[in-house]
Amino acid sequence: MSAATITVGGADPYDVVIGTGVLGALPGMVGPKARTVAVVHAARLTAISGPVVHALEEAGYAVHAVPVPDGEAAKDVAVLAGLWSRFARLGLTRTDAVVGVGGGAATDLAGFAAASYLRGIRAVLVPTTLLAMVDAAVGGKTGIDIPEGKNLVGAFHPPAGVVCDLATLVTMDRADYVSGLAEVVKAGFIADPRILELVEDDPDGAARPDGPHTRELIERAVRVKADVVGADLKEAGLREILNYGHTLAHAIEKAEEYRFRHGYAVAIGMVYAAELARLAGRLPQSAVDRHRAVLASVGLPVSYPGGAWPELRATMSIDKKSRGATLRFIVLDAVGEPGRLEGPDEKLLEAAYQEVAR
Ligand SMILES: NC(=O)c1ccc[n+]([C@@H]2O[C@H](COP(=O)([O-])OP(=O)(O)OC[C@H]3O[C@@H](n4cnc5c(N)ncnc54)[C@H](O)[C@@H]3O)[C@@H](O)[C@H]2O)c1
Ligand SMILES: O=C(O)C(=O)C[C@@H](O)[C@H](O)[C@H](O)COP(=O)(O)O
Ligand SMILES: [Zn+2]
Repeated sequence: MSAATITVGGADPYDVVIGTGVLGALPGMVGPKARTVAVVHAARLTAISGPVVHALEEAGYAVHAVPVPDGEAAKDVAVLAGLWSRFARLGLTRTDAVVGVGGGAATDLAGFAAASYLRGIRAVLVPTTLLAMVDAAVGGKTGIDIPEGKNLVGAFHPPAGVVCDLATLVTMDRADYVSGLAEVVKAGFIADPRILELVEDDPDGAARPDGPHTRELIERAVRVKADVVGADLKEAGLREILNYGHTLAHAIEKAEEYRFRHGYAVAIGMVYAAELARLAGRLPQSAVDRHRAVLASVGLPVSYPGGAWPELRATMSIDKKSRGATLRFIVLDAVGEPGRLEGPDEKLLEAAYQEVAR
């Protein structure tokens, strides 16, 4: 099947290329001015980063593989500082490029290293997980975690291009793949209900990279993200809808010291947001039930320990959507109709949590 190209609009449009055997798109994205390329990749993914390095060397660049720790451990200030020093020693200049290869953690880190080094050099991303293809690598949010909270330090730095080689997905652990489905389902709830139907029709197929609708699910989710970030890169308004479920999710990730899969936390967070909307009189019970059913059908969690509430509530205060003391949530008024819930009563917040507590 031929590759699909989805263009992300905005001040500096770029392409997301989706297909198999699509690494040939990389040199065009790195561009003719670059001489040296740093390929920042999750250390365990040499079977994927190797061909990326090779494709760039064949195109005539001086290419350096730069391994970083696996998974969320990469999104750390010490790892970031190591990259800055490495880039300096490699002699990267403003015309050179960083290519980030891996899951969302690796692409968030590589993107932020590119955003901050020399105040910003070109980043090209090669996402290798479902989550990174449909969400993390698209849209220019880059960053790292700090002990006080998830993604609290970062920058908006859109990539010059994104290459999604679907063949890379086959080696993923099932749990990591299912984690990515949470963001796919999120795109369904906020903007494209057809995604929900595809998952509901065949949950087992949706939970496998070789499922019958994998490519359609990925393309639909990327389109949702591309449409939103193309219109609102810096989250002045519309982009906030992509944060559906994330207010509680990021608090859970911090409570778990970043050892809990992001998509798992987002799944619980979306059920919480749906319960909030129901209790606020904005969403019918049937839509809340649909959240639980579709998420659970692919193996995503929909509850979290009840005793965690005080800690989670405290962490939610520094969510990036907060304004002063006012908590702000993305909620749904119907499937495909996201809205805002501002400054909900404390009793409502806790009552909604009781609905997800176990
Ligand atoms: N920037 C954004 O807009 C954005 C959006 C959503 C999520 N994120 C971030 O993305 C991160 C989660 O990303 P993730 O779910 O990809 O997790 P991850 O990056 O931690 O990867 C999960 C695991 O899969 C491994 N892996 C990656 N590709 C593989 C492959 N092809 N085969 C086998 N194993 C592979 C990784 O090495 C890791 O062990 C979180 O930090 C989250 O905050 C960012
Ligand atoms: O792209 C966005 O905007 C999102 O909110 C997508 C989220 O899935 C993603 O997890 C993002 O990193 C969260 O951003 P944050 O600003 O809440 O840290
Ligand atoms: Zn997310």
